[in-house]
Amino acid sequence: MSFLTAADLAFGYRGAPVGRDVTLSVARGEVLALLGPNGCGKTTLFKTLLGLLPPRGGRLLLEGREVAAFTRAEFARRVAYVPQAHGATFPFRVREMVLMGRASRIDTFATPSAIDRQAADAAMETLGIAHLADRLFPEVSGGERQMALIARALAQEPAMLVMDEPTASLDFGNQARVLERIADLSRSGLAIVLSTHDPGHAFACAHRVALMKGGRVLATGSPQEVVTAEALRGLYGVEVAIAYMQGAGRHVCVPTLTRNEKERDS
Ligand SMILES: Nc1ncnc2c1ncn2[C@@H]1O[C@H](COP(=O)(O)OP(=O)(O)OP(=O)(O)O)[C@@H](O)[C@H]1O
Repeated sequence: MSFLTAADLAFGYRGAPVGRDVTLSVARGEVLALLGPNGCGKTTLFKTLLGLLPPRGGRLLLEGREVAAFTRAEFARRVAYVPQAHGATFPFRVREMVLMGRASRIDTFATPSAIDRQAADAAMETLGIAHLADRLFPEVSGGERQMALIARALAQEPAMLVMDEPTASLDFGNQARVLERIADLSRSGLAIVLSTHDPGHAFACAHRVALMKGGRVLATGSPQEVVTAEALRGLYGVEVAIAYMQGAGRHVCVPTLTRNEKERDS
């Protein structure tokens, strides 16, 4: 049963349409990855899924109800957004940042309760960052910040996460750790929609992939079905090699660089 459904969705900005005819759905326990070149409309689509931009056409349903019919607090108790971790200016402690995820569950003039603090602590524990609680958010590393932003979203106790390039600007180790957490979170029953620029990450954590170009979804299906060399050539204009890697237990995808092709063929 689908948790979020977009049907023939058109989206964009006032006077600047970005995409249309987008039909997508994500169920609880499922990870849907959006793959597409820079500027194809992923972030604009996310803003629309999050109710921050009104749909320009089509339908957008959360638990079978129009997203526009939810109050912001009702929506935030169901769906949490994980932005990219760059740029951190406010000198909050990591614990305070994570506690902000409770905003939709705290009355306007009330202070966080013991339950709110426990939820924030539990979220930091889940993400393995409890030891960072008293550090200043702008002073922890990019990977730690990304984990703190995911913890903030989890403290919200949502049923769904929308994650904008959750592995962008992370080192090799932190990318792997974030991908593992995403897989764990979907196993725990969350619906997850994420965007990524690495097709290999779709094989690593997604159940379904949507290929986007020019504001349209070109194909949707399992990673094995839709992440093909031909499809990636069409999306990005580069040649790639895709192969099952025994030791990793999944497919991997690498661009075949002209220099390597010459060496291979010589
Ligand atoms: N506030 C805005 N007003 C008008 N057009 C915008 C606005 N923000 C983005 N756009 C345009 O919408 C289109 C899609 O941008 P969007 O940021 O959604 O792409 P994206 O797929 O997320 O790109 P990237 O992978 O580079 O993050 C682009 O042509 C962009 O210039």
